[in-house]
Amino acid sequence: MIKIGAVVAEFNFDITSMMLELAKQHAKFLDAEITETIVVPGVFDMPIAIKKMLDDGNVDAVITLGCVIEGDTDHDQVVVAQASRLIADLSLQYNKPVTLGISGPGMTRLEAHKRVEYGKRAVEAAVKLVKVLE
Ligand SMILES: Nc1c(NC[C@H](O)[C@H](O)[C@H](O)CO)[nH]c(=O)[nH]c1=O
Ligand SMILES: CC(=O)[C@@H](O)COP(=O)(O)O
Repeated sequence: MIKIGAVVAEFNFDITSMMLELAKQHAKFLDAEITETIVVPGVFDMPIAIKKMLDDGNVDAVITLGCVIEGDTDHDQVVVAQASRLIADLSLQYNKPVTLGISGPGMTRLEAHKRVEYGKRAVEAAVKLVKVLE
């Protein structure tokens, strides 16, 4: 069974908790399991939690689940750009899939609700990558 770790943003938890539930259901459908979950304050705070999961070495892949909703400035762009860059870097550094289940930036709350399926997409990619990289 493929073991997946989930790093979930607490920010907008009404949405990210739904993303996590969809991810859990989809993992089960794919004969995988989310065996570890770390909840972090927000998307920007994910890299250090991802690194801990990868250092611990108990999962075959990590998924990131979050949603970044626009405010009055371009801060949402900074959050997503920096986090996604480091997420990709950690995947390469540890040679393990770390997939992107983070919606936004430039997104309203309604648009975020319409994209809770990003949780499924992250699991799908993680399982496919584990298999193709075996
Ligand atoms: N506006 C959103 C944030 N911002 C918070 C940052 O991610 C981070 O928690 C803070 O800067 C402290 O380091 N985070 C989200 O996940 N979603 C948002 O819409
Ligand atoms: C993406 C966020 O952190 C968001 O809260 C920023 O809001 P603002 O652009 O109004 O500072």
